[in-house]
Amino acid sequence: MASLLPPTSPPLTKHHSFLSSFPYNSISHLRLSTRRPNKRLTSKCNASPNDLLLNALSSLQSSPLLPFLKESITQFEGVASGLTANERLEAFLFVVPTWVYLTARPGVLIGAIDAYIFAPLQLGLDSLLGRRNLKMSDFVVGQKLGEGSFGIVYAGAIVPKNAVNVEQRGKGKGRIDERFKERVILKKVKVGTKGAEECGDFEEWFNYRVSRAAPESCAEFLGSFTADKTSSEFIKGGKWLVWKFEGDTNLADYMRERSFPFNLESTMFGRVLQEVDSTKKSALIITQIMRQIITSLKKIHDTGIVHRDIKPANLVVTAKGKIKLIDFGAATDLRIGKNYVPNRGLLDPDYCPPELYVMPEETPSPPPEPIAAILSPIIWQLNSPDLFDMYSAGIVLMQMAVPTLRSAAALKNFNSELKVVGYDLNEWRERTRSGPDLRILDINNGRGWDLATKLISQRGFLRRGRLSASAALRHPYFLLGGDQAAAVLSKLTLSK
Ligand SMILES: Nc1ncnc2c1ncn2[C@@H]1O[C@H](COP(=O)(O)OP(=O)(O)OP(=O)(O)O)[C@@H](O)[C@H]1O
Repeated sequence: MASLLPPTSPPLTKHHSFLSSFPYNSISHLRLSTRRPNKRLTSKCNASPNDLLLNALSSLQSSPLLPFLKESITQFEGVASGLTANERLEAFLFVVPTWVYLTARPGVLIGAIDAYIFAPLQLGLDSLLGRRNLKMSDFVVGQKLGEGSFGIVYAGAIVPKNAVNVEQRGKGKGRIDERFKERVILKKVKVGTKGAEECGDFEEWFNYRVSRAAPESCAEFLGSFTADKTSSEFIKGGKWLVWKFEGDTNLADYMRERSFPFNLESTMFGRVLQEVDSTKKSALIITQIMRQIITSLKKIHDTGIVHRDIKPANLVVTAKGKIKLIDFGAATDLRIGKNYVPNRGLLDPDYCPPELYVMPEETPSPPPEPIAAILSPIIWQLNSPDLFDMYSAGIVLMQMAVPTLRSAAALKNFNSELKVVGYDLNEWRERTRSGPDLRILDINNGRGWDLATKLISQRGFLRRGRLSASAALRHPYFLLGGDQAAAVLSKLTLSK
């Protein structure tokens, strides 16, 4: 015990019996010691407040707020030393549940810290570095890549500082010439389209928010600018959003090719896998893709964000084989009710779960942000809004694993058949006449199939009944997936 205390820790005294016997450094110690039986944690019969506190702390090991917790404990200890045993117990019974509530998903406390400290800090830092002062003349616009209801997406590039006589429009049918090394993606928010401006503002807000919460899971957001004159694609006063160019191809592009998933093999693993059985090899690649998608979903869900538009076209594959989420225009932040409008379903119907909305239809409009934030853990527990994205992830899994579900028409047919069988995938399997090839899901004792049935389903009791992202990552499909081993092995082979 003594060895766990830092050299400056006070000696244990009777007055310090409640919290001062708590090992100062044991939060990090707990992280290391979860496998070893800890007498304190296992003696349930005579559970003292200390034991209860340690139990609560061990469940909070992964909280990013641990440094604050350490500090709070030290302060609380000082205050508690002047209290009677009963008063200390009462204080404890208030502090621990409050702490658990404030740190429960979607994280009221970290949300407040993010909104009142990190967001202003990000703004200050970005302004200092000139990142919030983007100008139209900083960019050239190239080829059009896509068009949604509220915006048009273009490939583009940053104009180098020393460049002269740069035309705003890239030459040769929108191609960007070799002078421009730093490629970007530009989204023009449509001018004069109802709701487009609001949608653009939400997308910008969400991009800053996810760049703080889960930077590695989404495309790097560079900022926005307003066009100061009308020329080529620019309309004076129109808003543009800018991202770093993450890769030439999204998952939908890869899935359109006949060679999918082998066309992603060397991108994902750095080399061609030495697996002779093509079904096994396909399964490994698809597991790795699903692992990345669900890991990113876990990260955004942990902070209260539901993407609401998960589909292959919104998953960009980088040159290093990382899958990044894009298009947060339909996302909602249920920590504060941002972009949550009751009864507004924005998702692509082909990937949309049967409940259609992220929250029950009778959910009212959110109250002012601070109140919504305080209530958010209850709302989240009651409605599990994250399961909305998990259904979409299940459809993506089915499309990747079953070649005959990849075309738009086949996907529509699959959705109609699912509706008829009440979104019961096992029943669909028995009744469908499409003769799907389910080998990739059936190998390894049907782990892939089992995962798919637990993602594609109706909501059950208490709006649960589907796996959350963290539960999905604990599913045997990922635990015994082999894709991680293949990824590590490929790195070892490359580094030899
Ligand atoms: N950061 C990025 N890096 C590389 N490519 C990107 C990036 N952002 C977007 N793209 C490409 O542009 C396409 C359109 O982007 P996005 O989905 O954001 O636009 P959209 O107008 O909302 O389209 P839709 O509504 O049809 O989904 C994507 O499918 C992707 O191929």
